[in-house]
Amino acid sequence: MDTIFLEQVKVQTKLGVPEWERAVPQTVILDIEIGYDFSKACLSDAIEDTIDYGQVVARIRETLAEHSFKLVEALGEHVCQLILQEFKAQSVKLKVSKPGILPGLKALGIQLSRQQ
Ligand SMILES: Nc1nc2c(c(=O)[nH]1)N=C([C@H](O)[C@@H](O)CO)CN2
Repeated sequence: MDTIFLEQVKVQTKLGVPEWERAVPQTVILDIEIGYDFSKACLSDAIEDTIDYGQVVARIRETLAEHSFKLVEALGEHVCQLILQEFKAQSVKLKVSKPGILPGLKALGIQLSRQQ
């Protein structure tokens, strides 16, 4: 399948199990792989025939600024469903990293894989 990749996308959101952690936004990092057949766009050279990756990043930043999540898993599902439903992607692979949470670790997080 054709894919669009977005690496190390920094976003701000309220996230964490304890209430104090959700009091202020923190940075999470997303690595996203979007499955979509862009064979039409390869021939037409038209943005309408593919997924505009700039719009994807803007919508993710917008929705994560508006929402609050306890679990990184729930945040990840929310982002996957947004990409599948709003952008009609065929599939999404998503890695969500929370940097600097535990001592001795660079980052931790989850990976999800979802399809239509
Ligand atoms: N599987 C998970 N475990 C934990 C999460 C999570 O989102 N998924 N979150 C926390 C806390 O928010 C922690 O990161 C900071 O207090 C703990 N475990």
